[in-house]
Amino acid sequence: MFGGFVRRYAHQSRELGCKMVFTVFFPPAVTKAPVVYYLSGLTCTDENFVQKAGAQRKAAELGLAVVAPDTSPRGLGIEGEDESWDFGTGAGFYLDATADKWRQYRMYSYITQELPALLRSMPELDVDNAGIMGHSMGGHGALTIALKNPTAYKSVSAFAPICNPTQVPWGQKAFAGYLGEQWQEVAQQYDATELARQYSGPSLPVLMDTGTDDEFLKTQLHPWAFEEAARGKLQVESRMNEGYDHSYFTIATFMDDHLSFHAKHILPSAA
Ligand SMILES: N[C@@H](CCC(=O)N[C@@H](CSC=O)C(=O)NCC(=O)O)C(=O)O
Repeated sequence: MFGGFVRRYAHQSRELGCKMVFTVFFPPAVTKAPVVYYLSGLTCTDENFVQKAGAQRKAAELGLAVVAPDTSPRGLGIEGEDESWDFGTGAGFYLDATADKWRQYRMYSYITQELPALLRSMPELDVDNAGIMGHSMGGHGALTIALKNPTAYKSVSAFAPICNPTQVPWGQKAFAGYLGEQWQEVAQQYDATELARQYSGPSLPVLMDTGTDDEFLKTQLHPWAFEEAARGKLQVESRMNEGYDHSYFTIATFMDDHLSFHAKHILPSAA
């Protein structure tokens, strides 16, 4: 696409104990491209982003590689793993589960350790210059992963992120399931608002776009909680976009802005 390549990889994951698929967009004419990770939302595979987000033209122009992993392990044979669209398959929530039944759900370690290690074997990628972005559940993933690893990612952005998951139904269901009965004691480490409240690292740049007509805004997203917690600690630009919803039409609309934002912070010329 646009002179570059969309390549899809499958591998046996050590962290998750199953086959995992991820996609990389390689821009043209760049020998070692900085990497932007894109974490997808509930129900997605690696393919929703590649087919619907419209990122490749701008990524090609800017010389950014974009890596899109899957959202959970698949086919582990755990009882109930395919029963709901917001828990189990397609809903890994970018955490490391501690409940015994779900112990193979280790998307946090997969995204922060196993995947970057694999990407390091690709000489076209500059994994040490990285940004991270995501949508909804993936926006929660991008924010929490960046705040927990502020030296691994130079920039973080999110489309309609779940900002305070311990306080909303999607997050409470996921945390209760994956983290077990005592989840309230440990879930703060996977809550972007709580992490921002406790944050004392470098002042990371953060860009967020959410729509005023997002059907999940009031029930699941709560961007204002994160904005308040991050004030004075992170460089947050959080935009409310009149009339936009939770869909990939919204993501595609603001994707160029997000890629330009990451380019500003991770391209070698930004150093
Ligand atoms: N059950 C519905 C809604 C699922 C949905 O809206 N998924 C979003 C992510 S929501 C938060 O993480 C999504 O990205 N869907 C994929 C897409 O291509 O739009 C349903 O299944 O439609």
